[in-house]
Amino acid sequence: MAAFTIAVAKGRTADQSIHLLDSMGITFQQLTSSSRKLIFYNSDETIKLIFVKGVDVPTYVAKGAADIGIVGKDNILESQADVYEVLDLKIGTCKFAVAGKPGQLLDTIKPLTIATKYPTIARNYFSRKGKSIDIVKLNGSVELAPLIGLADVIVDIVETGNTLRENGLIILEEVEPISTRLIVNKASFALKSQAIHSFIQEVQKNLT
Ligand SMILES: Nc1ncnc2c1ncn2[C@@H]1O[C@H](COP(=O)(O)OP(=O)(O)OP(=O)(O)O)[C@@H](O)[C@H]1O
Ligand SMILES: O=P(O)(O)OC[C@H]1O[C@H](OP(=O)(O)OP(=O)(O)O)[C@H](O)[C@@H]1O
Repeated sequence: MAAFTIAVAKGRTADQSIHLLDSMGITFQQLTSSSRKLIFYNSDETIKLIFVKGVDVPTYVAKGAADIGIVGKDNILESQADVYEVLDLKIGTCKFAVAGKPGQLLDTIKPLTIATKYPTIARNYFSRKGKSIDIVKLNGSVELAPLIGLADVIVDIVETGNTLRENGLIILEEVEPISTRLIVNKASFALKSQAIHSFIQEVQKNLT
């Protein structure tokens, strides 16, 4: 039986996550970022890897279906999962921002309508500022919303800034920096302490 299970987010950070494990000498046969297979074992079968959507990684870890997760801070914050966040892997770096049309004022509109894929993060940010908001939950192409009057502003991930630029939008406020993190199930952290701590130490050694 594997000593522990690790859930790795599919999507744009998968290659870098797999590369990090590779650099630690942990390889999984047939695992590539485009794999359709979902469960993998390393060569001595001490580690089981499951390959899941980023948005689901915190759920697998919080519920103990996986002991460790490799996933974006955006998904951790949005899920509000009760897990330990132990390392910043410094990959998938981007940020959350409030964005909108140039000159858009945030303080004059009440309530401010916000389009986002991340309703919890948006709600928490504006509630810390004591601002009343309405959320329009979207699943993609969020930048369209202020352009066609569906929302006043968006709360979304900005990486290169190209999507904002190409749609004539600008950052109005920065919310917080985002990157890929290592998370651990709370019970596993105690019960599988030795295996998990030595894995964390190995990851730490291989961070660039
Ligand atoms: N430009 C970016 N847009 C979105 N996420 C980014 C970006 N740059 C880095 N990231 C990080 O990459 C992670 C995975 O992004 P990706 O878009 O593949 O996942 P996703 O949001 O689950 O995609 P989808 O919902 O389209 O399947 C995000 O959780 C985030 O932490
Ligand atoms: O600053 P940039 O480098 O342009 O990256 C930011 C964009 O990338 C993400 O969208 P994604 O590509 O996941 O597509 P989506 O609209 O389907 O969510 C994010 O939601 C922004 O739209």
